[in-house]
Amino acid sequence: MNSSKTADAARIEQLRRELAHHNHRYYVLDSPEISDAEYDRLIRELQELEARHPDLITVDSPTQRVGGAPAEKFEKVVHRAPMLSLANVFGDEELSDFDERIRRQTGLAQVAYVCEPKLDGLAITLLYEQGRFVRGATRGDGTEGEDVSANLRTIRSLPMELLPQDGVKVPGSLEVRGEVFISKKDFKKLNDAREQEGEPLFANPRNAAAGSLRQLDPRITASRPLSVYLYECVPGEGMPAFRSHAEKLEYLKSLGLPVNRYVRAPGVDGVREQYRASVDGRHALPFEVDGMVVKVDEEALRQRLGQISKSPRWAVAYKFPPEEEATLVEDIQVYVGRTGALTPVAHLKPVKVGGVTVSRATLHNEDELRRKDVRKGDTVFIRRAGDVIPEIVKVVESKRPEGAQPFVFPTECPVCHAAAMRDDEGTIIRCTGATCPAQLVEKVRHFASRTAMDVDGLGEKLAAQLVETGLVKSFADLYHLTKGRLLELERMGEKSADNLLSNIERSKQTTQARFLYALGIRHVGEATAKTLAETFPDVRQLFEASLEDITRVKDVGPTMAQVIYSFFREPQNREAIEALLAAGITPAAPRAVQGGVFAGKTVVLTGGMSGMSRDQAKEEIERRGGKVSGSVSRKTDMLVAGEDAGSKLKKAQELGVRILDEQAFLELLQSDARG
Ligand SMILES: NC(=O)c1ccc[n+]([C@@H]2O[C@H](COP(=O)([O-])OP(=O)(O)OC[C@H]3O[C@@H](n4cnc5c(N)ncnc54)[C@H](O)[C@@H]3O)[C@@H](O)[C@H]2O)c1
Ligand SMILES: [Zn+2]
Repeated sequence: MNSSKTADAARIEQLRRELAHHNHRYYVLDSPEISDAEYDRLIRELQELEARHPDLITVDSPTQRVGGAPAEKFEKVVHRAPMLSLANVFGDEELSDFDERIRRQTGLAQVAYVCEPKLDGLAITLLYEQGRFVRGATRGDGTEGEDVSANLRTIRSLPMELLPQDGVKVPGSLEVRGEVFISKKDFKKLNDAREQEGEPLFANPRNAAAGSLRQLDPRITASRPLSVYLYECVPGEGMPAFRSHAEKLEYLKSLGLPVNRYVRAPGVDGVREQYRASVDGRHALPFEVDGMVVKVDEEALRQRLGQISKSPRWAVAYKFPPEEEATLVEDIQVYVGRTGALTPVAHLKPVKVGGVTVSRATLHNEDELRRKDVRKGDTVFIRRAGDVIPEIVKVVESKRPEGAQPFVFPTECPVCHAAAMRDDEGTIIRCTGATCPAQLVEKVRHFASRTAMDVDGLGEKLAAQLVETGLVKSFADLYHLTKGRLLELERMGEKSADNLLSNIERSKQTTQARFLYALGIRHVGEATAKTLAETFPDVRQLFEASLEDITRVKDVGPTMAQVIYSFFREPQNREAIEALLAAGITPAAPRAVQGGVFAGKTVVLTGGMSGMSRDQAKEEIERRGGKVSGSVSRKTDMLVAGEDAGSKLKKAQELGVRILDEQAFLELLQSDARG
């Protein structure tokens, strides 16, 4: 042997060893370590080497043998006719080669084909005697399979008794072949349940279907929602002779057997068209499809074409672009989102999946991370279906490096180091820092919003500008802005700068409720801020309050109390509050509302007022014991009508409701000055 042949021989040996290992993991254990695409690449490489050195081909090479040996745990079944695999084609050119070879061998100018979805499940064969199901088996090594009759009986869509249409005769003996599979929805359900139970996940629907059917206990199989489609039958007693594959499929249907949708193509061009349509439609199908099977339609042609060691010459599997790959987790990092949610993200060794290179995959939250138990150094299956963001399907545990430790989720924010706390919905962990840079834009926007500090003109865009330019690093920085600095901002004119500064100045006069709400404490909405303000009229009281004190506040549950308590324990939050007070914010404590001028009255506001906003007016009324309602009815006691009042004014006049203009309203407020 020359040296290149020696090298090839060594590589062939190595590939065979590796492929034998992967066949075992896949066919026997239903738990692969590499993706199908990777497996196909290895097989390809071996095929090419063997083509170069035909004398090195052996009968037991993985290129020559079907599947894996039947597992010892099952009874064996010898198939009446061998169950073969399919040769693969990748791409248009290889499809043309396939078609050309057939035309050459048959001398035909055009060959008619049938196209069927290539279901990603496992092949089975079923025997019906006198119309009754008697036995079923897996493909095994193609000659001998595993008897899984008891498990097949649990599949609801599989008839235990053939149900022939009118006029169709039940054959004395029928052996049919098809695919057992699990729908995408059921696969997800099954894996979710396994995740909850801490059981190992299935890498994909094919492994789930195979793992479910190849159970020793049929009760387990019964709990797994398997389905079946049939696509082939073996000649037998009392069976008609078929002229075409399509005719055969129609016959199986007429016996009441489930048959998948198929399409006839008069020539290879039709196959191409159908392939494009199938690729486009694959995500809309309820089951996983990994390609399209192309079969010569005419039975007589099939007989002539025959088979090679492992697959028929009259059919191929035209594979779809793979959507699953295995790769390495190089690192796991935690990112902080705009709302403070801590999200673990796996950094991956870049890998091409579904047409794009993927180098990151989100692990969503701590629970998901823990359930999947992804660790640095792990090999994982990545899936990217269509436009869906890539996801980590499962870890290949057998490839975990020794000593790989479970990821420890941080207890503090990786950006600002404030304590990180679990949300009450239970899955999300958030940073509790009030001025966390990662969340600052959102925090500032909220702080300035109408129902919080009410800084007119400070919306999301400006908040982002202020934070990004470094002008605002904390809430208090807002109160130290100068006109000069503001004018440096893009699109900021004299007039808007003046307005903004005066609006910021005005916001210093606020209420304790608005102030607490503005701090952006998780779960503390306007209503809670109000009740909190009533119990703790001075914000510093909250620094001292115990968890019990806070829990006693009306409508504050234990989880919320915990959030509030931790918020005021966090040093950076106390500092932020002190800085605001030092900047001149004076939150007014709520006063008792008994006996106010609006006590027990329902007031409706309409039209615009020049001296105050609708929210301020509402607050003033409530502070004086009144209730503000949105529409005028017989229950309305007063209508405050500003400029341009419309239909509400008219209705109030009709109903004889007392009407106040802005002047009269302000006088009434002054007669009862409650802060
Ligand atoms: N990841 C791994 O470690 C690993 C290991 C072994 C095999 N594999 C995968 O399995 C493939 C080889 O398996 P295979 O020999 O079963 O071949 P195959 O899955 O590529 O094609 C043959 C099979 O297709 C199925 N099929 C689905 N729909 C069909 C239809 N309408 N008509 C006919 N058959 C249909 C049948 O089960 C048939 O046996 C590899 O290409 C690889 O993708 C992966
Ligand atoms: Zn933070």
